[in-house]
Amino acid sequence: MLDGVRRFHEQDAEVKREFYSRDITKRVFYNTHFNFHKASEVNWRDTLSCLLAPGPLDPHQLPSICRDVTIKYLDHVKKLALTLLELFSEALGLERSYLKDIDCAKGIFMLGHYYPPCPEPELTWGLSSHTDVGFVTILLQDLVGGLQVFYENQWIDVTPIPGAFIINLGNMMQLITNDKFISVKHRVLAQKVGPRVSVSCSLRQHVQDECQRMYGPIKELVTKENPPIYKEMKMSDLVKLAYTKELDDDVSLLKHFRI
Ligand SMILES: O=C(O)CCC(=O)C(=O)O
Ligand SMILES: [Fe+2]
Repeated sequence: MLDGVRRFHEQDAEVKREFYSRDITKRVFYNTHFNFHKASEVNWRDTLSCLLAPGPLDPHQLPSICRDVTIKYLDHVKKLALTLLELFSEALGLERSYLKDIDCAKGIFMLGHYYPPCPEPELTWGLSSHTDVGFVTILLQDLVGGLQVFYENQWIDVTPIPGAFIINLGNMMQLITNDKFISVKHRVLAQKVGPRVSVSCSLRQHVQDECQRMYGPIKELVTKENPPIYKEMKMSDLVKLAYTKELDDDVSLLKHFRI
């Protein structure tokens, strides 16, 4: 999959042009730094964005150079996603199928990132500090490194391990668990070495009309002592917000949904 993403980005600009767009209602689009016009520093990165689920996904919308591998990869990601949701449901003391049954794996949004070598890495980021929007992100990185997570008040390098996935919890998971699970802040350094390639698959619904389900803190997880701290909302509201705000250190967009 990493090779497929690399092949896409290393094509001539002329070939990639047909996918270039900043229209987030498209299922497949490619651009540089998604919130380019809002950001104070432009991230050193190009990204191919693909809404893979809910379907129907017309494979012909995917770039031909990474079409077959994306379809195969999606199959594996779906299986892993369901296993993870079962484990998280159990960890929360819920029925195994709880998170699947509330459609946490219904949406899969894939980002194929390409971070070229940066001549002046101290001036910007590969990807600014942020928390992910969805429920869970299944992230695959190559062996270059540069990803960091914020843990116990410091930035920690996530050293690449061949064949390993990084699983991040996102804002939606934090919202439905009423802060029992917290979404993790992370970033990618701009570096002189590269290119670096990564593929993140977020379990997240997007802005399409079919994604209108309301989410709030799970009833089984709230009590008198632990009352809901978030309002019911549609995930598309959060996604739209993520595309209009600048990523910054005060990252969680969840503050907009607090009661
Ligand atoms: O490139 C990476 O390792 C991180 C990507 C990421 O954080 C994201 O897609 O949300
Ligand atoms: Fe992320």
